[in-house]
Amino acid sequence: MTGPALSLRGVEKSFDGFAALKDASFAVDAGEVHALLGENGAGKSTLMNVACGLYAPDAGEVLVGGAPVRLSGPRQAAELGIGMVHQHFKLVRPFSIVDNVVLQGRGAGRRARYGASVEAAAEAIRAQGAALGFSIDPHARVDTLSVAEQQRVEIVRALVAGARILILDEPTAVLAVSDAERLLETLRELAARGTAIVLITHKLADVRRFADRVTVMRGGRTVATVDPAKTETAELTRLTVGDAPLSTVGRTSRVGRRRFEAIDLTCLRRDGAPAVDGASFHVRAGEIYGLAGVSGNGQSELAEALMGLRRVDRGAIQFEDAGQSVEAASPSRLRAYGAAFIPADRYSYALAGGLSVADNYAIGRVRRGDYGPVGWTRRGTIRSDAAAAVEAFDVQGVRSLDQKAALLSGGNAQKLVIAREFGGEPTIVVAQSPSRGLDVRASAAVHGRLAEARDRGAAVLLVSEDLDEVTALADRIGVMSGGKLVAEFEAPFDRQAIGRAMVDHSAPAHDAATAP
Ligand SMILES: Nc1ncnc2c1ncn2[C@@H]1O[C@H](COP(=O)(O)OP(=O)(O)OP(=O)(O)O)[C@@H](O)[C@H]1O
Repeated sequence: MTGPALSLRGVEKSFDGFAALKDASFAVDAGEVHALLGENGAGKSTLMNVACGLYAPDAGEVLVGGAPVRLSGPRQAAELGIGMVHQHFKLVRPFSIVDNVVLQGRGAGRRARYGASVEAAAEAIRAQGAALGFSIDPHARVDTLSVAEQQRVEIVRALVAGARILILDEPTAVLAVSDAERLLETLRELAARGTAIVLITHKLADVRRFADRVTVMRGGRTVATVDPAKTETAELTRLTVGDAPLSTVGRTSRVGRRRFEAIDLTCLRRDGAPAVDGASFHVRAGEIYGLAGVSGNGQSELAEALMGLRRVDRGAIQFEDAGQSVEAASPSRLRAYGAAFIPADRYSYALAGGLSVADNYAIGRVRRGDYGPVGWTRRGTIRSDAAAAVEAFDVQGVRSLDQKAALLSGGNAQKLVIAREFGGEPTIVVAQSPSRGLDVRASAAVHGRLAEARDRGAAVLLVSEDLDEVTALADRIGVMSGGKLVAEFEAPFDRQAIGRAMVDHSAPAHDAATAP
C-alpha cells in the first residue's frame, strides 16, 4: 500500500438541500487509532457512512491504500477491508451470532474468505473472539447478549469479514465504564497488529488516552488534525465547540420537603435474583440526588423502574402532590403529575424515529390533553411550542418540524428528548446518564437545565456512572452496590469515600456523616 489505509478528500454530501458535509478530508493510517471529534450534528457519522459505502458522496474522493475507489455499497466497502460498527447495531436479534455473520457475508467473496459452511464461520468467530480475549459462543442468540457482548459481535463480524480499517461510531456511549475501558484497550491492541481504527467520540479523556491523532469537525467541515498528547484540553474544546464559555452550574441551599420517595423498592431479574434489592431513598424539593455505583449494581434497573420501563416486584414509590402524599404511585401517575423522564436508551424508549420532530415533542402532552381533546388537538400550538423548544435547546439539523426524528444526528435526537421533557417545567426529574452522546457544550447545557429545575424547586434524581458528573451536580449522593443502597453522602463530597462505598459491598447501610 502506498498512502494512508483510508482517506477521504473534499467530501460533500447534502440531504434534501441541507449540506451535512461541506468540505471534509480525513486520513487514517494502518496501525493508528484516529479519533473523530466534533459537536452534535457536525457530520462525523455522515462522513464515516460515506467511508463505509452507505452514502454516495456528492463530491470528493474515497481512497483505500492511496487508490481512489467508488463504493457501490457497504458490501463493496467490506470487500476492500472497510468495516463499521454503527451507533445502533445492525444485528438481527432473534438470530444466532453465526447466522448474523453468514447473513452479512453471503457474497461470493466472503464465502471464499471464511468458508461457506456455518461451522467454518463459527470457528472463525471463535478464533477471532479469542484473539481479542473474548469468549464468544457463535450459536448464542443475539437477543440473549448484553449490549457490550453485541458490540463485540459487531467488531468480530467486521474482522471475520476481513476488515483492516475498522470504524466505530461512539462505541463507548452504550457501555458501562469498565466495558468501555476494555473496548478501548482492545482497539489499541488491534491497532498494534496493524488495523487502522477510526474512533468517533465525544470523550476528550478517551481521545487523550487512546488516540494517536484526532481530527475535529465543525459544521460539515474538518477543521484540524492534531496530536492529542501535544494539545491542551482547552484547545480541543475550543476546536470542537468554539470560544463561547460553557455554562457552569452553581448550587442552591433552598432545599424543601420530601417530594419523591422510593420505599423498599425491589425488582427481580428473569432468574428471580434481585437486580434492585429493597432500595429506599428520598429526593427533596430543590435538590439533586445523585445515584452512583459501579455499573451492573442495580442503578439502571432502579431508574428504569421509576420511569415505568421495568416491573416493580416489591416496595412503593411515593410523591407529594399539593402537600398530600400520594402512596403507591405508579410511574404513569408520576408522569401525569408532571415528572420528566430522560431514559439512558433514548432511541428505544423516548423517541419514535418514524414520527416527526413536532409529534415527538408533543406526544406525551397530547395524551395528557394539554393540546385539547384527541381529534381536536391544537396543531398550531404544538408547532409553535415545538419550534420554541428546538430553538431553546439548540436542536440542530431540524429543517422542518415535519422531518422524521430518525434523521437527526444522535446527539440532536437526545436534545429533542431533553427539550420535550423539560418543556413542561417538571417538578420531578428522573435522568439517567443525561449527557451521554452529547458534545461538551450540549452536556454543559443539560447540566444547566438540571440545576435550573432544582433551583425552581424540582426534585431531581440523577443516575449516572460518571462520578465526575454526579459529584459536580448533586447535593446528595446515594451509592448502590449489589442492588442495595449502601451509603449516602452530602456535599462537599469525599470522592475517596464514595469510591470505597462503590466497590465495598460490605459498606454500612448509611454513611455516618450523613444527615438526611
Ligand atoms: N439520512 C439523512 N437525512 C437527512 N439528514 C441527515 C441524514 N443523515 C444525517 N443527516 C443530517 O446531517 C447532519 C450531520 O449528522 P451526523 O449524524 O453526521 O452528525 P454527527 O456529527 O455524527 O452528530 P452526533 O454527535 O450528534 O452523533 C445532521 O444535521 C443530521 O440531521
